[in-house]
Amino acid sequence: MAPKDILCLLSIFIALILVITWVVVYRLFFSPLSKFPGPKLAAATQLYELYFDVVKGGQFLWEVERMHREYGPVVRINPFEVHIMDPDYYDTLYAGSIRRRDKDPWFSFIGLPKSTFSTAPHGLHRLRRNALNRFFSKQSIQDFEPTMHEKLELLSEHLCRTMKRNSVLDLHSAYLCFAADTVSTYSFGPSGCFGYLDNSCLTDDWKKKVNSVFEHLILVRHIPPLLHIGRNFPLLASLLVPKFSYINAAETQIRATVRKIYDMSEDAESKSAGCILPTIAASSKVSTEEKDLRRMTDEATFLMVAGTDAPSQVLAITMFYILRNTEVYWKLRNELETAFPEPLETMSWNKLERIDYLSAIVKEGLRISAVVTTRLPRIAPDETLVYGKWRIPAGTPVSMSNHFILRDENIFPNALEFTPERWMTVENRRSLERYLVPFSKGSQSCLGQNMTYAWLFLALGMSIRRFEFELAGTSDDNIKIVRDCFNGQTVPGLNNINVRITRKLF
Ligand code: HEM
Repeated sequence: MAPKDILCLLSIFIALILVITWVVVYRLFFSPLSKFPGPKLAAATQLYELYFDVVKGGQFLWEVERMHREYGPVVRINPFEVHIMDPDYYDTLYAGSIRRRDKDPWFSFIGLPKSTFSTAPHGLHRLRRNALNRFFSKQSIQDFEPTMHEKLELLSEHLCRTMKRNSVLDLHSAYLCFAADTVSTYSFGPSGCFGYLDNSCLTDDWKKKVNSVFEHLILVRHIPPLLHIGRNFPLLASLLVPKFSYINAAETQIRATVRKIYDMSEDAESKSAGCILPTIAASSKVSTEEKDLRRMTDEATFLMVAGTDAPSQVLAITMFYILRNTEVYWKLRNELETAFPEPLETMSWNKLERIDYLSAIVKEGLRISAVVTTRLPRIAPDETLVYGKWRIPAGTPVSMSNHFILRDENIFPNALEFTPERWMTVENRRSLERYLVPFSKGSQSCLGQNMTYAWLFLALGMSIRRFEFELAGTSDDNIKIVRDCFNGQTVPGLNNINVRITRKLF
């Protein structure tokens, strides 16, 4: 190498060092967040977070918890973001539509930039959310209830067959088959149903696909080009990261289904009335830009992945606690038998909701499972957020974590114990419900709340009223969340809630 070239390289190197030094000095001493408490290394570089998430595998959430123990309720967790650990601040941060809140574009990156979830600017987010809103009202979900009953009947037949074979069943996979068929039918219309329940056996195909998406989400958030490489060179990506083949298969499956909707015949279109994508695609109120195939594919992918994994996990985890706790089990079973003397009768959501003990179990299941572990940063673009003596400058990403609120010992004593009784009195419910935040709150909270509640009532009701189960080699380790991959994950390989079906009650 010529001396001129060496000199040139050296100058670039020195310039780089100077820039990095300046950035670090700025972040530590001159940034508007420089006075906030927290580890200096975390304030200086995002590599701190990357280390805990990527190298140590989804551990940053617990590092944030440790920081709060050391520094108090307000912590600067990275160069740009402040995290607050105080359940009473939740309603201020996750405020309704009057107080403007934007999402943090970096954090909302999940490789689906045009989905409502990933849309950062408040106005565009509102436009996209409005297009989806009507499909998720309680009335719309009730109108869709007959389809959910059809899917549950198919699931019930599978449970019968599993019992006859005396084989072990993973409840998470089973409920995921139900969820995937239900959301795909609601999103794409009957012809777009994924048909997992129509197969002769329940499989873990959808579970492998959604789990792979979540397992790699954190990696993709920190190193976005990986996703582009994976999408453009799927074979290579699958060779390097075998689980990428599942992600690729899921995306291909969804993309092909969305494409079919855009080529739908009029006959198929009329059979899909009321279903999300066909209705939006045919609507004159939605602009051509918003109906764009790419955008709708992102939207559908988010619905199919986020809308199936979390509720199935909650269902399976709640079943685990019911089966492990004889008192809870028999109390629920007696109440169901009283309300529905005939096991095969259709159990309506409306009637199930009126069983107080089941309602308490549903709430406790949502609370204790706390499956969405990701923090959810919000930006108040034109408001200085005030917390105690701290004034957080407008435009700063500020986050809280539902996972910690749902398991806060001061609010829910013995938080890691499954105690439906805590929801049984009106006074308790009144004081606790504001902290039941699995879906987050405010103008960007989960759209699928009614759908989730319907599933929890219907699927738990059907399972317990019609079958007897016993846990098969399933322990606390199979439900213990030890990794934050947006949704919480167990130790790799332990994500099974295995049961045997010992008897049917009809
Ligand atoms: C146990 C079940 C579920 C849990 C715990 C859950 C939780 C969440 C959370 C925490 C968010 C982020 C909210 C925020 O940023 O403030 C979210 C967003 C979302 N969820 Fe769910 N979810 C569940 C089920 C579903 C279902 C069944 C669907 C639909 C089929 C769904 C659709 C959505 C959508 C569309 C968003 C984006 C909302 C927006 O950005 O405006 N979710 N969910």
